[in-house]
Amino acid sequence: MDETAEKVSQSFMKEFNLPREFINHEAITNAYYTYEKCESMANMIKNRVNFEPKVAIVCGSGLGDIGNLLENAVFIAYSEIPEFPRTTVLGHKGNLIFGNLSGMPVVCMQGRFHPFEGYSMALCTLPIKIFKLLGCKVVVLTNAAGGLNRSLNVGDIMLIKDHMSLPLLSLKNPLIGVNDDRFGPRFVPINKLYSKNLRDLFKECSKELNIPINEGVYGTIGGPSYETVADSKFCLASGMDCVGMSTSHEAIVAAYCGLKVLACSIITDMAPIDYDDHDPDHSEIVKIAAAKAKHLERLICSFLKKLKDNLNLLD
Ligand SMILES: O=P(O)(O)O[C@H]1O[C@H](CO)[C@@H](O)[C@H]1O
Ligand code: HPA
Repeated sequence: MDETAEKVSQSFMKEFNLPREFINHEAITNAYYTYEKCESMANMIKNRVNFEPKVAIVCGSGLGDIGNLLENAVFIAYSEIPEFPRTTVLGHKGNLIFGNLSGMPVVCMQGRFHPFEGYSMALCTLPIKIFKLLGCKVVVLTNAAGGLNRSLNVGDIMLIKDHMSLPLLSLKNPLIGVNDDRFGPRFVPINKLYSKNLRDLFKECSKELNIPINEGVYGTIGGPSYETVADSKFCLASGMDCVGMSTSHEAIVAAYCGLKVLACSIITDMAPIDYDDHDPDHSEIVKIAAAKAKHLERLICSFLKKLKDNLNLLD
């Protein structure tokens, strides 16, 4: 560790009274953003908006227009919330938007945080804890992803039934650190992470609107570099249908906090499985996500309407 990083770590150790061997990016973030600190951030937001959202929607790259659908919208820029991170990626604006969508009180995160931006997983998922404290029961996660499975095409919508996250498998997990039971339990089962009831509801919407969807496994890599051909082949052979750099850790923190999760990818490019394949390009990915977002928006609106009629699914 370089000298400055060592000094910063030492001062954290002192401030939070952590043992010397406790140096871990996730543990330090979790020690800093205590339940009380998160509560005071949530209270500051509540005082501003005077509105209790039941559903939180996280907008992926190029998908921020979902936030513009909310009725009677109140915007809070991330920069107005003390100690909230800032977005740094093209296609992620940086606003919380509160309002009704299909009659459901919603908070929309117009722009997310990714670990490759330099944020710990714990900081990337801080908003999920805040959503819990604001009263949300469900989180809808959206993302732009590269298709691995060649039965997917650019523009397709993939409902996530499971994930495989390479960072999470290798001890990079937002829940690392001293646990506070007020958020959730120490050990979290995630074998039913993507709610079957919510997926069934979403599939009904797809049938009724005649918007076809696929169902599959979302893979998370660390990024910001995309995949090598060998990486893509490995991911595909391991059972991933598409790949991105977000979502899985957010879903885990949501489950930890007792929130139900629905998650969807828009396939914005095909991950390279051959040396002649097209290079992924983020500005193209953002453009394609935005251009294809209309179907996803219609599905989400219809899903929220159904959810409103099936509030028992929120228990
Ligand atoms: O997952 P979202 O935020 O949609 O963004 C995806 O798009 C970026 C790569 O082009 C990565 O950040 C990847 O995770
Ligand atoms: N790979 C990784 N992340 C991505 C991709 C991709 O092809 N497309 C959108 N996000």
